[in-house]
Formats: sequence, structure tokens, C-alpha cells
Amino acid sequence: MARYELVKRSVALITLTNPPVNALSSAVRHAIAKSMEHALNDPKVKAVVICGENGRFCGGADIREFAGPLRGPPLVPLLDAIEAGEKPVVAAIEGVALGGGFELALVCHYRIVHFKARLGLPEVTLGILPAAGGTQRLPRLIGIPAALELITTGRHISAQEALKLGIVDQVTEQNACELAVEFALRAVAKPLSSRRVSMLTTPCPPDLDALLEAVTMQVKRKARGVMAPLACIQAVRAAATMPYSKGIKRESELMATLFNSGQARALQYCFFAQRTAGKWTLPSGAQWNNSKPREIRSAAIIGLGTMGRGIVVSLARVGISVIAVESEKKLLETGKQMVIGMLERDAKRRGVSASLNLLKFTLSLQDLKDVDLVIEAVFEDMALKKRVFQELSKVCRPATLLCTNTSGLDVDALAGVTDRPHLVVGMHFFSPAHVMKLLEVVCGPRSSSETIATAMSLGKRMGKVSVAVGNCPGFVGNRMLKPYLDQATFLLEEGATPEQIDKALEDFGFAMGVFRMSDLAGLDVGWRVRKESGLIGPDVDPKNPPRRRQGRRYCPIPDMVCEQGRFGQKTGRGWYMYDKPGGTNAKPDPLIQNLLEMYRSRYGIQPRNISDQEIIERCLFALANEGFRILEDGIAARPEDIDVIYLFGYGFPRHGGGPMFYASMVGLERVLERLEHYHQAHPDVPHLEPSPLLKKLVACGSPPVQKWREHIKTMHSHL
Ligand SMILES: CCCCCCC/C=C/C(=O)SCCNC(=O)CCNC(=O)[C@H](O)C(C)(C)COP(=O)(O)OP(=O)(O)OC[C@H]1O[C@@H](n2cnc3c(N)ncnc32)[C@H](O)[C@@H]1OP(=O)(O)O
Repeated sequence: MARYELVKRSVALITLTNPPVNALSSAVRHAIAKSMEHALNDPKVKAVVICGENGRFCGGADIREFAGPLRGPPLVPLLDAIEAGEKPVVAAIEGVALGGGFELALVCHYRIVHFKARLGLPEVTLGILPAAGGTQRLPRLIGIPAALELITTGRHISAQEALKLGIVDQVTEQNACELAVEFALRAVAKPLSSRRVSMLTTPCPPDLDALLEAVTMQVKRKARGVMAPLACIQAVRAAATMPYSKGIKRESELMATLFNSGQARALQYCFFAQRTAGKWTLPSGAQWNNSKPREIRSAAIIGLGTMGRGIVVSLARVGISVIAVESEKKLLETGKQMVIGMLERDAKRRGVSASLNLLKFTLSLQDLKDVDLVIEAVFEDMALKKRVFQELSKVCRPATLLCTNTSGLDVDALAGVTDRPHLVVGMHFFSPAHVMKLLEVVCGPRSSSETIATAMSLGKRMGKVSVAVGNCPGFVGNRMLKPYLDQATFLLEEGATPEQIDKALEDFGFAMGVFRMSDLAGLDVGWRVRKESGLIGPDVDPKNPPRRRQGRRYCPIPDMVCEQGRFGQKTGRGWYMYDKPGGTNAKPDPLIQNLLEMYRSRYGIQPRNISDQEIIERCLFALANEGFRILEDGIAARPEDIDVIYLFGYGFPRHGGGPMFYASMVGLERVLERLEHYHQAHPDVPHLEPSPLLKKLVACGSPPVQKWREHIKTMHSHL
């Protein structure tokens, strides 16, 4: 867990050895304590260097240990003892120094950093605070404003920024450990008192209260309802107003308020869920660690609409040559200008040069014959997509992978019109595709494991969080969206307003309420899907009661909104009104209010007061209920996958963990009871009927999310 060596006859070199990130598990803390004691007591040792094995200093406390009882030496006294020792200690930082790892570096008397290393205190992203003295030492070292920013955001910084801020003593391109040993030898004769950060006086700005107030407001605006950043601010205040001995106690008290909170559990769950999602597995036994992806050097995108443009940018900026295809000259030229602009802005922001030389724009599919992979991003129309896939089959070399960016159409039906169904897979990007991190990789029944591995690995290369899902209408994300949207519109019928529903969801923590999100996405998309699926239009049986379709409750209000040409932000009107087409400032629209009143009086609906609790329960429990069905159907392999999709694609608050984790946190029994209650009140809404899996899990004593898989005995996995 830590290796101890004597080097250069007088330097104790302590190497943390806990792969993959040298996390400070109880065993590592124990080994550090023992090694330090040895070093401080050995008269041969004049100085100490601490480094990490495999080019990684330390990824912080072992997050997996947070769930169990605390064992091993506590971190604060261990770190205090290192700082207080009479022999100079130098941290040799390579790779990462994060969280407790950074706090370990802060108690060392000197810090030598490799130029590629990243440092930071990301505890806030895990729902806790840097409680190993980080909130007390960092402000003393770099001042309140800079420390506040780093601690409340959890941002990682580069070695260069750390040097500029005064956190580290030297940045090197050489081996940081070797340099640190030389540095330590030179430090032997020097006094240590000024190097003990906890002994420094915190440089305090004259307007401390105003500063803290401004940061508090900013944090509340950005992360509504999230506890950890507010606790961080209070801890930093203690660093400014108290001696270290008292400040460290305050830090510990504040940590105690967070450590076992639901938010901390949810955020830590998200950390692991995100990593679990990359570990896809198929019933055939093919999985992430036994399926080799193909190397993708060139790709083609068909269609330069909003999605296509974002996909081109995502590919080109990671060095893949892209041929972009449009059907008309004017569309091609517009698309080209927009892609170039996006890439130039992106490159400027990242301080690199735009990879425009990788792009080619064409009107001819014939130009695609040699590419490694094609992503079709044409209009959401099955007949059109089939024509494109047939054509691609003819022009592309037999080994080219054919992918579709459909947001819900049958990937296998597209595979069926090609000469290579095993090389067809869905790559469902989210808009704007160069910004949104989620990628649903839709595995058709005939997609080969190599094809899936390639799509997953390409997603990772583009910086996406890729989740493998099965093929069904809407896949995972959009399939679950339907009951969520339905509940929101039923609540409108019953007396709520779009503003009220959005506010309840945004107070819950969603980045955007359901109606603001729909306005952003465009209301015409769903309208077209409803027409195509026979819910509206000439196919509807005239004898059908007006608020029922296909034997269940149906709310026609969204169709009425679209009939007025209100398609959302792009038309300047939707569920809200905007200053102009494309505007983003949503204001309540009296015309929508009138429409709702007329609608209710036409159907004799007596509006009632609807509580925020009912809004949250009906929308979110219906969402999770569909998630349970998706697990039963084998469309998602694990609840973690569903949660990751909702966190990265649909703005579900991270501190809620995602719909499935949220359901488990509320208590499955409670979710079941509320769904039964609402289904009784609305028997014509099948989505409110509790799913068999939910009932089964409750009957099994509501196991934690990580154990649900053991209870899913699906015979027909679609993955
Ligand atoms: C017990 C009470 C103590 C109170 C002390 C309070 C003060 C200290 C608190 C902390 O230190 S909290 C932890 C702060 N550190 C972090 O948040 C860092 C988290 N890790 C990362 O950001 C990344 O993993 C990385 C270090 C930047 C490396 O990224 P990379 O992409 O290279 O690898 P990953 O796939 O992310 O991770 C590999 C592997 O390692 C697991 N892991 C990473 N960090 C930790 C950790 N701190 N604890 C436990 N496990 C960790 C990660 O889950 C991966 O494993 P698998 O999930 O794939 O099995």
C-alpha cells in the first residue's frame, strides 16, 4: 500500500501503491503513518519525498470506503503530523493530486509537479467537502477568493495554473520524483516554519462578508438546493475568521452534516454509475473487456441539420477526417459555414487550432466509398432513412460501419435494408451534439459485438458518456420521456400551468422544467411522431372520445399548441413566449392560459389546486416506473445505465442520482404505494400502473439499486 525506500542515503522515499489511482484507503493511510514514523525516527533520514506509483500521485480518499464504517487512521491527525514533523517533506506530484491526495500534498512542505498533472478538490462533486484540512489550508496558501472558487466548483487545475496561484513550488517536464529528491536534499538545512501552511495567516479581503454573500448567491443560482457548496463556503469563512485549530473543528462539523446525507450518497452513486455504464455486456457474453473496437480514422455524416453539424464538430475535434453530405447545394453551403464557425469558436475556446483540414463537404454519396464509418443524421422519417441505408450499402466498402442517429426509430428495420446488418448500430446523440455528453449506443439484435465496441469506443474518444441500450421505440431516454411528458400534460388539464409544473421540477433540481425543455427541443417533433403513430389525423376513429386514444387517456393540448404554429423557442412561441424566434427568455403567455381555460370549460373539467408534491410524484414516479419496465424488457442492462442517461441527456439533477436511484432513495415501498394511489385515481393511464419489477423488488425487501440486477430474470434481453 506504500513502499518505503532510502534513496541518496538520506532521503526516505514513500511511494503510494494502491492502483489504479492510489486512493487513500485505510490500508494506505496506515502504511503512510507507519512510513512517516519510521522516517522521522531514523537518524539517517534527513528529508522525505512522497510520490505515487504508476505516475499517479493520489486520487484522494477511497470513495468506496464512504459507504461503510470508518476504519484505519483518520486523515486529519495523520496529515497534521506530517506537516508538524521536523524533517522536510516534498510531494512529487505526477498524474493527479485530487481531494485527499491534494490535501496530502498541502501538508508537505514543498510541492514539485509534473507539467501534465492535474490538481483539485473535487469533494463538492461528491456531496462532501475537503475535510482533511483542505478548506483551512488552501485559503491560507492562495487567499479566500481563489480558494473559494476551487473548493465550491471542484474544478481540476493544471500544473501551470497551480504554479501561478502559488500552490506549487516548481513545475517540471522531468521525472517529478527524481527532481523532488534533489529538492529535498537542498531543503534539509532550511527552516520549516514558514512552509507549514496551517500556520500561515489567511490573507483576508476587506469585503469578506460581501464576497461570501456574492459567492453564496452564485452557488444557489447555479446549483439549486445543493448542500455541499454552501457548507464549503462556511468552512472557508472559518479559515478567514478562526485559527487553524478551531477552523479544522468547524470543517469537521460541517462535514458531519454532509457525509451521510442523501445528496452525498446520490452524488457518489453518480460517480460510480458513470464508470459502470462504460462496462457494457451482452447476453452472448461479449462485453467491454473482450470485444475489440475497430480503429476509426475517417467518417461521413449524412445531413447537415442541427444534429449533423454537432456530430461533424464532435468527430473533427478529436482528429477524425469527416465527409459531410447534404442533398442540396444551398443546404450544404449553409451547413459548411456553420460547421466551420462552430469548430473555430471551439478551437479558440480550447486554445488550439481548428481542424478544418479534416473536413470535406459534398453532395454525392459516391464520395463515401472509402470511409470507416457513416452516421446518418437525416430527417426523422423511416422511409427516407431506409433509402439512405440502401444507398449506403451500395456505395460504401463492405467493411464500413453504418450508424443511425435516429432518436427512436427501429434500428433493426434499417439494418434489414442493408447488405451488412451486423455492421449497423444506433448512435443517438443529444442536441446540441457537440455539447451534450450523452450517447445512446443502440444495439440491434444483429449488431455484432465489434460494431458495438467500436461505437462505444468512438463515443468515449469524442468525450461522450456512452451507454449501450436495446432497440425499442424511443430506446431508453425517449421511451421514458413519454410517461413523464404525459403526466405533465394531464396535470395541465387538471388545473396546473406550465410555469407551476416547471417551477416544481426546477426546484427539485432539473436544469429545465418539462415545458421549457420541450420548447427548446421543438414541439413539432413530437407532433409529427403523434401523427405518424395515428394518435392524431385522419386515422383516428371519429367515434373515439376526444380525450382518449388507443384505449387510454390522451391529452390533445400539445397538438392544439402546435396547430397554432407554436413550435417552441425557434418560432418565438410555444408553451411560453419569447422575445423573438430563437429567443431563450421564457415568459408566461396569457394565450396559453386562455387556451387552458377554454379547454377545461369545453370538457367540463373543474380545475383544482395541485401541489408541488403531486407534480413531482406523478412526473418522476411515472418516469421511474417506465425505467423498471425497461429493465424488465432488457432494454437497459442496469439501473445505473438509465440513471446515467437521465443525468447526461435530460438534466436530471446529479444530487438526486437519476430516476432509478431517486426511487430507491424515496423508498420503493413508498413509490409503489403512490403509483397505486395515482393509478386508482387515473385507471385509464397504464403508465401509472406499478410495474411487476417494482412490485417484485418491494416484495424482496427493497434491495439497493446495485442489487436489482439479481432480481431481473428477463428471458428476452434486447442487449
Ligand atoms: C473516510 C472519511 C475520510 C474523509 C476525508 C475527506 C477528505 C477527502 C475526500 C476525498 O478525497 S473524496 C475523493 C476525491 N477524489 C476524487 O473525487 C477523484 C475521483 N476520481 C477521478 O476523478 C478519476 O477517477 C481520476 C482520478 C481523475 C482518474 O480518471 P481516469 O479516467 O483515468 O480513471 P477512472 O475510470 O475515473 O477511474 C479508474 C478506477 O478508479 C476508481 N477510482 C477513481 N478514484 C477513486 C477514488 N477516489 N476512490 C475509489 N475509487 C476510485 C474508479 O471508480 C475506477 O474504477 P472502476 O469504477 O472502473 O472499477
